[in-house]
Amino acid sequence: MIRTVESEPHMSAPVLAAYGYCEAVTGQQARNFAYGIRLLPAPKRRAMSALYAFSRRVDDIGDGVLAPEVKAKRLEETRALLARIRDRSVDEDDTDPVAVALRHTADHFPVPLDGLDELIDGVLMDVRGETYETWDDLKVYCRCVAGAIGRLSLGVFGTEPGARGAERAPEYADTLGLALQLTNILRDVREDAENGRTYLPADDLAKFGCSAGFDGPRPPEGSDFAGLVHFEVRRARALFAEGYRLLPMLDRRSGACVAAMAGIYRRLLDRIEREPEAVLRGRVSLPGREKAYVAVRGLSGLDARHVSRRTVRRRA
Ligand SMILES: CC(C)=CCC/C(C)=C/CC/C(C)=C/COP(=O)(O)OP(=O)(O)O
Repeated sequence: MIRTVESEPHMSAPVLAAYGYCEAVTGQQARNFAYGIRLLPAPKRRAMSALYAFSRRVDDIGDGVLAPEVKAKRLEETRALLARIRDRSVDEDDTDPVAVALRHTADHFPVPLDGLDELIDGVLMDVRGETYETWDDLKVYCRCVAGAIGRLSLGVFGTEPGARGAERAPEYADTLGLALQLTNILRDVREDAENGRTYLPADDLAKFGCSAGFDGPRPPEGSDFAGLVHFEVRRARALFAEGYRLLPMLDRRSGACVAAMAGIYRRLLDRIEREPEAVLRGRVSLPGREKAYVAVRGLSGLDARHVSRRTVRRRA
């Protein structure tokens, strides 16, 4: 069992204000993940928002307009802040609300803060403009920027007492992160190409005649773009199926949070599968009412039951 400490004996005004800031960042910027985070009880919701706000800051440095060497410097400064949070030299009167909230979260939940170092490592790979030859290479990047977030989130959720196979929970949380990240990469093919980035493995691009890249709303001449997308969708689905083994180990509301996050991304994947070329025209997204519907389904346990029945059948 992974233990979490949910009691909050007394939260001081600065800590409450710091969490308030992180929750506002999450509400405004987490277009998809906020639907899941909202389903959590207040202590876990606040902790997830602290993780989100710190991760958002790291991501924004990577995505911003600064020169690569300036981005690298800012990322190392953020790493130094993380070290201060880890060794508790940030106190609650610090002027940085994200640092105050994250310090409180790390004091109350067993979150592996090294995961945020991994996130910084992953964003540095972006800043260096790394490309990936094979899926194994891309997996290293996905583990840093998303698998690590899954493992950190698990520290907030905890696992249920007596949950079978709970020692593998971090592995499943990591795999779910990979599934979300690969979906994200498919969704953002066009936007990334416009920013000079290619994440899909070079050997997959070559196999489907897409090595020329995606510089417009049409696939490269003579390529099998739909074949490429369907290949990656199958890979993402296998990762979702493996990662969903985490769900029966979580309490109801943590399970609902994960089911909402993953459910929204799985629906994105369904859309992408139905119309692969849509990702070359712009960002595929779900309407707000559909995301809310998926979140409510997660809360009623429908998705979790569906998955655990299938998991049982597969094992039988
Ligand atoms: C166990 C568990 C909770 C696993 C999940 C881990 C997790 C939340 C990984 C996030 C990875 C990801 C696709 C980030 C995209 O953020 P973005 O800001 O680009 O997303 P958006 O554009 O869809 O809003």
